[in-house]
Amino acid sequence: MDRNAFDRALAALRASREGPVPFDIAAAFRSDPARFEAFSLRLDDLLIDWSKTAVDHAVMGRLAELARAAGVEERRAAMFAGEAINTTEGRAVLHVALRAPAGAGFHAEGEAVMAGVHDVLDRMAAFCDSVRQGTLVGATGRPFTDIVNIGIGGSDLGPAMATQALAPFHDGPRCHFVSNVDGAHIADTLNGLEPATTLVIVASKTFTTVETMTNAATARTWIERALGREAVGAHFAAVSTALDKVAAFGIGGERVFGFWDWVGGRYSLWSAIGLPIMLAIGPARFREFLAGAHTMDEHFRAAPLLENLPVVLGLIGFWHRVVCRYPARAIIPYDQRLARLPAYLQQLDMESNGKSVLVDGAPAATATGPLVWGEPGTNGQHAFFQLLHQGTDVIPVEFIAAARGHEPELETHHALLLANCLAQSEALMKGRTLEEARAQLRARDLADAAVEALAPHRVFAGNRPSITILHKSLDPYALGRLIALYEHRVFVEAQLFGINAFDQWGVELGKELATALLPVVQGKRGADDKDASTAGLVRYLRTSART
Ligand SMILES: O=P(O)(O)OC[C@H]1O[C@](O)(CO)[C@@H](O)[C@@H]1O
Repeated sequence: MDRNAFDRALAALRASREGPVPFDIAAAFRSDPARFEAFSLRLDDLLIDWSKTAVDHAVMGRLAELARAAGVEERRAAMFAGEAINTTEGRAVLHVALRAPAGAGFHAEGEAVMAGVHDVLDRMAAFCDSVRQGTLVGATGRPFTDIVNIGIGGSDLGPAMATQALAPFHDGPRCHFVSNVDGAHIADTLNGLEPATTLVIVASKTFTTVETMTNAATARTWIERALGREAVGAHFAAVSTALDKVAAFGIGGERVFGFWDWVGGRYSLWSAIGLPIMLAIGPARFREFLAGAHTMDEHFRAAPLLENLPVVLGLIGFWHRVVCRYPARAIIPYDQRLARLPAYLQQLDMESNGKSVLVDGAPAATATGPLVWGEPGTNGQHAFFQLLHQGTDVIPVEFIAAARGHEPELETHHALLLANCLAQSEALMKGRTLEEARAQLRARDLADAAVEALAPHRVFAGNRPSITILHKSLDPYALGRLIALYEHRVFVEAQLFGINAFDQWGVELGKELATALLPVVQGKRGADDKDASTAGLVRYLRTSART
């Protein structure tokens, strides 16, 4: 990081933003007929349009200067070179190797990784083929009809999101996902299933996560009770980096799939953590998913800064968060099958960039990662879009949609979906003035007093930024490419903030306190050493649980 150059570029950006005349996005379109072409990029059928944000050529140029000063290119090279860029954990960050062809020469801290990556992929494929073809069966000889993936965070969100996204490609067993330690989750999931035809995957990078271990033990008891203790081995598989702990749990050999400490949990769906995805769509389609991500990796690695999709997305993210000071961003897929994408991106983005210290431990110099949230459109329109259009905070929106749906017989649905998607970004930008609101009301023959009373409620400030991401169709390749786009965007923003995107110390304190609180909640220990609120809450819970 060249701090002086960075600070100069940031000061220039802030000055341009705080100038006497606020940037008017709609006016920018009127004065520049080529604005869409200038502020959109394509990679094959993937299109990113950020022309409806408050940037011009000068801002983009300064953002590129900022990226250079922050060392984005050097840091990107270091990641691809397998250097230990996750400094607080002393690890390389090499999820890009997981989707690279066997001949790619990736090394993690000098050690060649591709043979291991493809060995696991091949073993996963053989395992999935035998489950899908019914040659690998349960203890009673019946084929598996249902898979229950037990994991949480990165060991759940990615596979759950991708499996749902790729529903039109499912031709394997049904996949279910249990993450929450709340017994309701596993109880409701196992309720509809038959132990004899269920395969349980325990997915945990560390194989110590209390939620996952608790749910795994409950699933084991469920199998044992129905089929006997000796049946357990036939109904479990595991995915982890901690192979010794997997063995201690009692899952062995052919059914254990490893990965490596250079794969972060939230970057792990490309590894064996993707086993449920592969079971659902088959090995060939899973490889298409990897190929889509690899295409984005190659683009990210080579394209110049302002022609580079993840870089541009990261620069606009930084512009919105640090220069415009917007606290959040909304991710709105106009694609019901991407319903879990916002939740997935919450972990990817907020666990990566929700930090307050720089790589060297000094306090963060700027705001860091925004609040990330969202729901599919059009549902969101009938829930929280009110706030996006008329609330007092500006929240940039990222719209995602496919030109084609998977239901050709339901074309009208898809046309309506797309019309709504485009209408929302148009409305956010254009808004409605007081005069326009009055004119609309007058056209309804309302009395002047009523017009004046109602018009202010119908004003939309407009000039609210959005980005639109389009692709041809949501297939495995396109999904892989889309996720990799967001992964690298998070990387770019982290370099601009100056933080380490690959650790997650912020989740530790709560875990430690929960461990200490368990015996208190169970009544095995008193709450005397707790603050009055915690002690009072424990008292209430213990009393109410008994009466
Ligand atoms: O795969 P594991 O080790 O069970 O961890 C699950 C999740 O827990 C976290 O460590 C956060 O608590 C995530 O980073 C991770 O994805």
